[in-house]
Amino acid sequence: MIMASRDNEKTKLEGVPASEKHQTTRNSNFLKAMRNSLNGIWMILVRERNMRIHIVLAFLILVAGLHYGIYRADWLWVTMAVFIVIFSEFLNTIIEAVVDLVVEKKYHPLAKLAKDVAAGAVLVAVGVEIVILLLIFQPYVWRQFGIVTNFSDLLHQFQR
Ligand SMILES: Nc1ncnc2c1ncn2[C@@H]1O[C@H](COP(=O)(O)OP(=O)(O)OP(=O)(O)O)[C@@H](O)[C@H]1O
Repeated sequence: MIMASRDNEKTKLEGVPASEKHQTTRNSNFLKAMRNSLNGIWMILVRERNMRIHIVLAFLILVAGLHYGIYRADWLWVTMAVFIVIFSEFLNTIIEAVVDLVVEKKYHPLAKLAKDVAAGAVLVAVGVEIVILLLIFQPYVWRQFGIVTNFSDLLHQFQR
């Protein structure tokens, strides 16, 4: 029983340096605040497989952007697309942690609501990311095959 609860605690605190486990007071200085913030980023990378997948995808998108030499305005959209997914994954992890803290691993319909809605938010963000990436990259990809397209012109033709 004691072993099980220790295992549980280990899973919850995976990625947290031992020295930081007991601080419950405010950060005494900027450096400490910065270290705890970086620790938050490190923990989400260690604990959340989905976050690691998003980071790998972001790297591939960066490589694709450099390969196609996309314009500066396009980089802004691509950056926002990647950012909303990573940010939603941060929120999802926060909500999961707070819910687990409150319900202590017991089933509760509101815990299910909170976790499912948080996961749904990540899904919506990924959907938006895919739409933005398709809109941004499609002219560059077509151009590689010698086809020059203007997506806006195409849309206007359909509207006429
Ligand atoms: N305490 C709970 N009460 C009710 N349902 C729960 C509870 N904990 C988890 N669930 C259900 O199980 C699902 C998975 O929960 P879990 O905490 O394992 O998320 P996860 O698989 O780690 O999510 P992600 O893949 O986003 O990291 C939730 O979406 C929810 O439907």
